[in-house]
Formats: sequence, C-alpha cells, structure tokens
Amino acid sequence: MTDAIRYELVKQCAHTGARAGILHTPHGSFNTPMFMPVGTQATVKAMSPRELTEMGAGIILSNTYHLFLRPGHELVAEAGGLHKFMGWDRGILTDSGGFQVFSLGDLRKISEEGVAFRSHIDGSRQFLSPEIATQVQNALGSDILMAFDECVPYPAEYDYAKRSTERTTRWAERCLKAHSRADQGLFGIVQGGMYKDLRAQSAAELTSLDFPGYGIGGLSVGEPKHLMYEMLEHTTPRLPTNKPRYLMGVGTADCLVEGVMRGVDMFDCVFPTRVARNGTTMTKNGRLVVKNAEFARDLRPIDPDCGCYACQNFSRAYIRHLFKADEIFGLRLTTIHNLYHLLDFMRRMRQAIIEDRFLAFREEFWEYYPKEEN
Ligand SMILES: CC1(C)O[C@H]2[C@@H](O1)[C@@]1(COC(C)(C)O1)O[C@@H]2CNc1nc2cc3nc(N)[nH]c(=O)c3cc2[nH]1
Ligand SMILES: [Zn+2]
Repeated sequence: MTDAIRYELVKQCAHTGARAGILHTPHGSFNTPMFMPVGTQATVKAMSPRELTEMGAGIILSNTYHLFLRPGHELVAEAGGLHKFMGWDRGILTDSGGFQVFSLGDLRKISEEGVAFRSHIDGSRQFLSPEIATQVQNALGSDILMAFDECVPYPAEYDYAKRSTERTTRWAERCLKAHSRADQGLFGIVQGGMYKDLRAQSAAELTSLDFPGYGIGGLSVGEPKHLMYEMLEHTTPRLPTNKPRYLMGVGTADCLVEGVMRGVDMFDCVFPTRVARNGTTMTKNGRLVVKNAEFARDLRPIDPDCGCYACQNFSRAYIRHLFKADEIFGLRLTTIHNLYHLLDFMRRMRQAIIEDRFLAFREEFWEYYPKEEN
C-alpha cells in the first residue's frame, strides 16, 4: 500500500541544510520548501479558493479545535469532507487542536487522558484526547493530520518540559492506533521546549514510530529567534531525510529563509493574512503600512517588483483610501499581496537551491531585510 504522503528529495544544498523537494499527496504534488496559508475555520480569510489557486497555493491549513467546536466535524463529513465543504481541491493540513486549546481555550485541565477545556465560543465544557482529535481529522478528510500534542509553553522548567514531551510521545502512539484512514498521512510533532537533550529524545522517540512526516512544535511561542534557530539545528538533523519537516506557526520571510537553511520543508503562519487585515504589507525591505498617511498620494504599487493582482492593478493611495473608507476590498488586496509575496519568495528560494545558489540568495535577502535586535 503506497503511503498517502510521500516526500521526494529533488536537490540537497551542498553547503547548508536547505533542500528542494516535492510533497506527493492524494490531492496533488506540491513543491517544497512551501508556505501554507492558514484557513483556520475552513476559509483563508478574505480569499476565494480560485484566488489561492491562481497565486500558487498548494496546501492550506485548517484547524481541528475550531471545526470541532463549529460547525462540528460530523456536519463537515456529511457535506463530503473539508475539501468539498470549502471548495478546495488541493492539499489540506489540519492542526490537531493541542496548541489552540492552550492558546485559545479557557480553564483547561490536562491529564494523561487528554485536555478538558471551555469553548472560547460559548464557554461550554469540552474535551479533546489523542483519539478524539484523530477521529475528528479522519472525519474532516484532510490530507495531512497532526498528532494531538502539548505545545510546551515558553519559558518552561526542565522537569515540566520533560514530562510534557514524554506525554506527547505517548499521545502520538495513541493517535497512530486511532488513525483509521489510509488516504491521510499522520505527522508526529517534536517537542522538547528549549532543551537540546529533550529535543533529541523527542525526535528519536517519534522517528522510531515511523511517521510519514514530522511537525517541529513548541517553537514560535514567543522565544527569541536565535533560540528557535538553535532548536532547529538540534532537531532537523535527527529527523529522517526522506520525510518532510514542518515548522509550525512560522512565519515571516526572515524565519522562512533561516528555517529552510536549517532543513525545514513546510511552514505555516497566520501573520501574513492577519497583519494584512490591518493594513500592513510585507516587502523585501520589511513591513510597509499602506494605510498610513504617508501613502495618501503615493501612486506606486505596494511593491513595484511584485507580480500580484494588487501590485499589478492598484496604487498605495487607492488601497490606503479603501482602508480609510473601511472598504472590504482594501484588506482583500493586502491579503492577496502578502500571500503572493511569501508564495513567490518560496518559489524563488527553491529555484536558488536547485541552481546551487542558496547562500547567495540568502545573502541578497539580508541586504534588503531589516535586521532585528534579538
Ligand atoms: C495562536 C496564534 C494566532 O498563532 C500564532 C500566534 O497566535 C502566536 C501566539 O504567540 C505568538 C508567538 C505571539 O504568536 O503563535 C502562533 C504561531 N506559533 C505557533 N503556532 C503553533 C502551532 C502548533 N500546533 C501544534 N499542534 N503543536 C505545536 O507545538 C504548535 C506550535 C506553534 N507555534
Ligand atoms: Zn503585490
């Protein structure tokens, strides 16, 4: 039986951990490194599936926690599954809900069995376990489902991080047992907090369970970026080269290029769509807050070098006007730009890897992009 998810290595950079590949799924084959737009509640906010396809999105994210609470996975299954329900015929990856319970749910109580919490929607008492989270994702029919884990908070004491990471491994085993569909791939999630030995232990335990891919969790949780990079350096070399590595919740262009250099293949982040809705756009020179007064008479596009629909057809002055007039089209244009910007950035980075010029690509990136203090 062929695996639902298969990673094909196309080119390994000779000087760094960067690599170009193809991720084969039941809903198509997609180039890596890849950025996955986030569509938490079965929609990438303000985008239509047609627009996402046109800009080259391959796999998008949705979320177990949110869809379990509303509209409920049974309804989505009745509608023929998430692809049909949301009109998306390419790849879907669902996060397992672990992280969201910790960052959104209220009054949560963790036990070996799972997590009791109150819904952030109506305060009702809810419970998620490795079995329930897996069954919900099987019902949603996503191509990739994530194991139910605990995202170790930052900072966390060593003993807490160790106990939590060991429980995440036990939960991953329970997800494997509960996983019931051969046309979906279940990824384990490496934890370990900011402790190198726990990262190594988590990677070893999970790879012994032979998942078709691995999430790298417990990062992008408020830690300084240098610490995230350090944990990556201690994790990706301990993961199989013939399986995809997915850094969860990351990120902006700087984290994408630094993550790719350290062997990451897949990324997701709410940042580009979230900041677009309040008028912040992403360019190679960093952020450009197009709704600011300085752009009131600026007839240039957000980014003159950008091939997106917004930059090809509209000016900063027009988009600023739309934001000031509270017109929905404004946030649609900034969302189109931010997603196109990251998707195109990944395409260009992949081409650089294939042509053996990744280090030159990274160097040029840092010539333009603002360096942060941390
Ligand atoms: C919840 C929301 C909207 O997603 C952003 C943003 O807030 C926020 C909240 O704290 C900051 C850092 C400020 O950024 O972190 C999110 C992006 N970082 C992230 N997403 C993750 C998802 C994850 N899923 C699972 N199952 N397991 C994980 O370990 C995991 C780790 C993750 N790290
Ligand atoms: Zn653009």
